[in-house]
Amino acid sequence: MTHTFYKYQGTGNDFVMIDNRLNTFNKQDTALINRLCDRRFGIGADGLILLENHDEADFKMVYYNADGNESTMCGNGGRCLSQFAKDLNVIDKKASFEAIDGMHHVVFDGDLVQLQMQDVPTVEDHKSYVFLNTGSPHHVQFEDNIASFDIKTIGRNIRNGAPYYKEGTNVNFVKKISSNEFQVRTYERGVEDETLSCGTGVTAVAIAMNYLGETPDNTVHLKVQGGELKVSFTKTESGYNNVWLTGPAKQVFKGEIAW
Ligand SMILES: N[C@@H](CCC[C@H](N)C(=O)O)C(=O)O
Repeated sequence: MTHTFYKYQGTGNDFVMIDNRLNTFNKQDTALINRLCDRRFGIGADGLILLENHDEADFKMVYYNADGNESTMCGNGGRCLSQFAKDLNVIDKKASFEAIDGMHHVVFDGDLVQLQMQDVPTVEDHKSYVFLNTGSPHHVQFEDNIASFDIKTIGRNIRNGAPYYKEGTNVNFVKKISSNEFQVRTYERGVEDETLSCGTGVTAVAIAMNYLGETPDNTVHLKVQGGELKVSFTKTESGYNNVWLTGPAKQVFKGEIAW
């Protein structure tokens, strides 16, 4: 049997996209998803995303990490899937979809895809790091030597160590560039390596930097290995609301998978 697949990337965070509106994809086949994401034996991607029908929203997002396991929210994946839905004429200039963390709104602005993220009611300040959940769990800490430190080793140790252990966390390293610009590198659980960008990660960094008083602004610019993203939010007594992640999302190619 063959299946059409598409490849998308958002600031270098890349995904295999499959239109599963006819429910033809075997979601239990973890080994297949892992193989499709493999950069030598498969298509190669940080994750695989299914576009599915939804009773009330425009579509549903089902996200798998490159290890083949379904995981929590992927911000860049949500932006790429929205672009995919637009390219398939499932949606037009704006839409809503359901992901594992709830409903999301998306708005297209030229080449940019703006995705509304979940509200963030709590930010944990552990002094040497900050932990928060932006749809996925994120550890945020400063790293002065951001260009050349060993992110794979240090990120993996934090991801697997206390207090995260088996469930793990994504780990973001941050360097301040100016009062509203930060450089970010992210080690992602489920990929078990650095990715070129992480949408829920930069959202976590933007909110953490505001929470720590590192930026007074409610629009923050994030430089990642694969480009630039923008995060805006409203700070209220109940936390961070009206959180939007903005950046490019592009189709790279289309092909046929034989399985
Ligand atoms: N790349 C993603 C995050 C994907 C989920 C993460 N690997 C996890 O399992 O928590 C993003 O853009 O947010």
